[in-house]
Amino acid sequence: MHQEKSIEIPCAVWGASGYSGVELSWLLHQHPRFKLTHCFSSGAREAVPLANLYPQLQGRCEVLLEPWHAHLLDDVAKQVRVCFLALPHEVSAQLAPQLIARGLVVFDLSGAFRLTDVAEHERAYGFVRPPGIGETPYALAEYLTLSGSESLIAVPGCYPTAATLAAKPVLELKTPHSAVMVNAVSGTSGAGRAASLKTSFCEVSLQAYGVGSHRHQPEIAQNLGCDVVFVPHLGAFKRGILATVYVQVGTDVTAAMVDEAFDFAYMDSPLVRLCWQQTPALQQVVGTPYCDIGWQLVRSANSQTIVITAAIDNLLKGAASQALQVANRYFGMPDSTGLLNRSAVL
Ligand SMILES: NC(=O)C1=CN([C@@H]2O[C@H](COP(=O)(O)OP(=O)(O)OC[C@H]3O[C@@H](n4cnc5c(N)ncnc54)[C@H](OP(=O)(O)O)[C@@H]3O)[C@@H](O)[C@H]2O)C=CC1
Ligand SMILES: CC(=O)N[C@@H](CCC(=O)OP(=O)(O)O)C(=O)O
Repeated sequence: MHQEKSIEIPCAVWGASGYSGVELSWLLHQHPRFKLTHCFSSGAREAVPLANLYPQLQGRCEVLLEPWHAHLLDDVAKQVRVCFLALPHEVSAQLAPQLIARGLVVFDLSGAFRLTDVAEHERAYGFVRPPGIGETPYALAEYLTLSGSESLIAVPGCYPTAATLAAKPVLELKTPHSAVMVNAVSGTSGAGRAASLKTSFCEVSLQAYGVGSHRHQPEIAQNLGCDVVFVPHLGAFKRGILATVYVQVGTDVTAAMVDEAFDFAYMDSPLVRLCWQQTPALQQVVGTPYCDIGWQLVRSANSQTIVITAAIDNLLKGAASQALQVANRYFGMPDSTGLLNRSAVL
């Protein structure tokens, strides 16, 4: 683990004009150790202050948004140590190897490197990853061990973060269980900033989508190591994900065993808050780096179902703050460094 206590760590964000990229840029701008030296948009834009796109940052963040062009690579590589990629999956897949080849550390917020099975990745994302990258650590912070020598780290998807944090403690009971059922509702920022009819305000209601085909199903199944049924929903609100997870277990499982499993799983996790038998609401996590989790053991005639609800901010714990939480740990800082008492952009 890196222990350079007081030295600034120069870093850059690609995709900084997008929703997760701007949240990350704002967090890094205020961070005590990371120094944000570059923020990139696509090459299709002119250079402008980031606050031109997000006036909320006016007078608070004087960072310049620069159009990204491949010819900048060698220059930027000399100026930064850490790269955060908040880019479309395929763009990340192309750029990450070039940054690694120049000795930089890359935290990738896209899905380009999350799935270990190559065929599964191609099925889910529809493109072939560049060769030679090897296995990439999957940075669900609460279940991650880092050596500090990694050069590429895959930050989990937003739905998989909520679903996995909710389900994993139950599976640790090591008791026979059903497939894990996940229903999750996301706000529209989950779909990114680009205009699209399906996320336009008057079009969005509350609707399931991607049933049986969403790319986060194999990611959740990879994390849990069991059968998973995943049904995402799009809701008419800006940000947040509420995941409800159902796991059927035998009648021998007691409420105390379930309580203990959650307590044990997260007692040393500062950014997971246990709500016990309360159900968390989105408003308690939106704008924060927390995952809040509540659960109930629901009895029926011949079986029991553990029903868990987990709430996160999709742009923070589901993307930007999780990336920074892991980067903090990579450089030997406490997980929550620069993450608490910060306002969100959107
Ligand atoms: N939104 C969310 O809740 C979450 C998103 N993610 C992942 O993070 C990544 C970014 O998502 P999100 O913030 O929603 O996306 P947005 O659509 O809001 O932003 C995309 C960003 O990528 C830039 N970009 C697009 N194409 C290129 C290119 N060819 N070269 C350089 N830059 C490019 C865009 O620049 P420009 O503005 O100039 O077009 C923009 O800054 C995605 O991989 C997404 O899957 C992960 C977890 C949650
Ligand atoms: C509401 C909405 O459209 N959500 C996106 C998922 C969010 C996201 O960006 O996906 P990653 O976490 O894999 O990066 C979707 O369903 O495709």
